[in-house]
Amino acid sequence: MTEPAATVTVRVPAKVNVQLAVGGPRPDGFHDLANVFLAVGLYDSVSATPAPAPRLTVSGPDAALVPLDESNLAVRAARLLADRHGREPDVHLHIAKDIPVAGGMAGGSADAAGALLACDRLWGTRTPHEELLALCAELGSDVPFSLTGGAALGRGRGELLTPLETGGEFHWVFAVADGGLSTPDVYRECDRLRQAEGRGADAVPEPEPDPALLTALRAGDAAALAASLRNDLQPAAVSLRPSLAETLDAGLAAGALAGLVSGSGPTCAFLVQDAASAARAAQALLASGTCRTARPAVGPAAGATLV
Ligand SMILES: C[C@](O)(CO)[C@H](O)COP(=O)(O)OP(=O)(O)OC[C@H]1O[C@@H](n2ccc(N)nc2=O)[C@H](O)[C@@H]1O
Ligand SMILES: Nc1ncnc2c1ncn2[C@@H]1O[C@H](COP(=O)(O)OP(=O)(O)OP(=O)(O)O)[C@@H](O)[C@H]1O
Repeated sequence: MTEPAATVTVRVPAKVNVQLAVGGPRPDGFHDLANVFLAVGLYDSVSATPAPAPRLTVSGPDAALVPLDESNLAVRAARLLADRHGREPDVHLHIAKDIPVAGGMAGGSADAAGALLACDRLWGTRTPHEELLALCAELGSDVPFSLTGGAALGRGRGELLTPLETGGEFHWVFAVADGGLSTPDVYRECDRLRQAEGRGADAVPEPEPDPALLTALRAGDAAALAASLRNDLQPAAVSLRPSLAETLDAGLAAGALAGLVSGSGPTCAFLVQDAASAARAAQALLASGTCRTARPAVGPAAGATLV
């Protein structure tokens, strides 16, 4: 097999969960989900260049928050692919980071999907798409969606994807918080709050996708989507970070159709009518002092793409 010597770069989007229905805890520690993912146009880029030994570098305003050791999901992805093909992970990975770190927007998952695709192309290993998806699922529940992008329903722990049709573009503003939230902590807090309300694991219904939400996505109807946005992890994220309630209020006061915590948070996502409303809402959110930055973005966005 011949290997191209040049750098391969892959661009990968962030996600927002327009519906995140969470079941009770499973024996393996995960939760069954009805997880409606929408990829949005905030991107990380992962570049892979041949190197004598594995190496990782990260650039971008929040680069200091990203681990450079073996725990980095992009490094783990390159190792997994190399192992699968019986070769050394002799690659220099560079992540140009623009997705908020530990923000509930699947930034690490994006880097894992990007590293898999970039290394597969660099090494000429030509892994079939289904096998790449299986490797993604080994790396994390959100990683398969980072590869495919668009819009999809995730069942199981979120890794079993069915693509969804969308009838148009949706405009969002993302209010990025100072500091992150740990995903396992947020799931644990969700279980704790449910227990405290007398809703133990047995009383939690099977998570199911909301037909009204799927219809709104298919129609490209922002007002209808706004009416059906739902995140079962939101009370847990707000319990761990009470200031998010103020951010959510500020987004509504800024004219958003609706707002919710993105995934495990702490980023808050606001659905707006159009690009002009997004620009206005972003300015108002920033002026409110309830977030660190406010970023407009459009979804659906393409999944991991060679550039
Ligand atoms: C909150 C979401 O971002 C919504 O898309 C995801 O469910 C989280 O996906 P992720 O970050 O890829 O999570 P993973 O790396 O697979 O799992 C991290 C931890 O989150 C919790 N976890 C994750 C997914 C899931 N369906 N149930 C869980 O309880 C578990 O404690 C797990 O050990
Ligand atoms: N490539 C990476 N980029 C960012 N964080 C990483 C990466 N690899 C590992 N991590 C670790 O993972 C933690 C979660 O980061 P990430 O940005 O993926 O969170 P997230 O967006 O909340 O994830 P999700 O939405 O999938 O639950 C970070 O605190 C960091 O320690």
